[in-house]
Amino acid sequence: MSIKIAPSILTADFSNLGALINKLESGGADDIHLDIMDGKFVPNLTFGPLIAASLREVTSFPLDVHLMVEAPERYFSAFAKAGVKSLTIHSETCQHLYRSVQLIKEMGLKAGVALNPATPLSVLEYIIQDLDLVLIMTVNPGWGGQEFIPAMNRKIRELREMLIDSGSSADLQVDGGINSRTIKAAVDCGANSLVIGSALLKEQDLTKAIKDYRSLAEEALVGSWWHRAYQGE
Ligand SMILES: O=C(CO)[C@H](O)[C@H](O)COP(=O)(O)O
Repeated sequence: MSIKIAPSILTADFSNLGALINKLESGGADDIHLDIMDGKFVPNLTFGPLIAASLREVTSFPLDVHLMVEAPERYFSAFAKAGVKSLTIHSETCQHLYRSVQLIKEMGLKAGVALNPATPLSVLEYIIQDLDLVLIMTVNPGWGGQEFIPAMNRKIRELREMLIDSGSSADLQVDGGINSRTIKAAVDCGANSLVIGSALLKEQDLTKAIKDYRSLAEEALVGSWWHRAYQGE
């Protein structure tokens, strides 16, 4: 199981997005995390498939889309056409979560499910083996720059136990408030895919910042309780 650094562009200067993406790519990030918000499921409003398609023109970097929208199925095909790698949907927004996951996979994309802080892990019990990624919201979704909710570390640990027990090598992604104070505990508990927004984008030297975050995370991974379960992969 490898560490993945997925910068979120939520707090970026949108007038200069192409240049930022190129810097993140050459700086060694693994994915770009795109936060799609509809002003309904979450109060904030961001952007849609057209921006993803424009970004696809300037980079071949994997685009990791986090849909914080109601009835997300309406947008699957537009994002697939835009050339994104993965779609992560919120369990709270889907009446038929399993069907939505299958639809994403039928389009040839990786499928992820995100859970708000108060949503129990039990919603994943019967679909966990079908997922490529599970995203634990470690803040209330809507804005960048919030504080990590400490109780989420126990949830991360319990989810990693579920993934190991079900033989899944899905990524366990954490999103919200990840910075140099919180990253080690999150990885130690079970996270391997780290969405980092404001803490990363405020840095002048993105290459160094990505390298430093990766080192912190890899150090925590090697010393973690769960690392051994994936050795030999
Ligand atoms: O999904 C999100 C908010 O809903 C963002 O991806 C998340 O908050 C990342 O930003 P930061 O690292 O600044 O917390």
